[in-house]
Amino acid sequence: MKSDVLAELAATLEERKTAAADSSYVASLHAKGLNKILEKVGEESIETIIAAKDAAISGDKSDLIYETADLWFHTLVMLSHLDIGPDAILDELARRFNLSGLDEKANRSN
Ligand SMILES: N=c1c2ncn([C@@H]3O[C@H](COP(=O)(O)OP(=O)(O)OP(=O)(O)O)[C@@H](O)[C@H]3O)c2ncn1[C@@H]1O[C@H](COP(=O)(O)O)[C@@H](O)[C@H]1O
Repeated sequence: MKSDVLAELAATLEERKTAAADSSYVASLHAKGLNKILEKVGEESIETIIAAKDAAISGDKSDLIYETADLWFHTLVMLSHLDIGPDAILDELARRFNLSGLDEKANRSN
């Protein structure tokens, strides 16, 4: 299941927090600290925006998918650096979805 990828990636990111900085890309980001990780999130955000503009013009979505994966990955590293796992974000999205689901049900019954 695709949600397993997220759980397994999150577990790997946790392991990298205590790994040697020269042994992996993620370990090197943790060693450089939060500012470096935030710099990468910023870079990947801009690259994603440019890719979305290009996709809208060309119709080719492959770069946008690639850049969005880079952005999601670096936000997961950011969260992991601050001891937050992806479940916290999924729980918040579920909470909002359930709230909007209740709104929709209420609208349908009116
Ligand atoms: N999903 C990813 C992933 N996505 C992107 N990247 C890296 O993110 C970087 C983004 O590209 P850039 O060109 O911006 O980066 P760069 O020029 O290498 O980096 P800077 O010098 O600019 O910081 C590249 O080095 C990619 O290899 C990733 N690196 C690792 N993972 C996952 O994280 C796990 C742990 O990785 P390691 O820590 O490398 O073992 C791996 O098993 C993968 O599943």
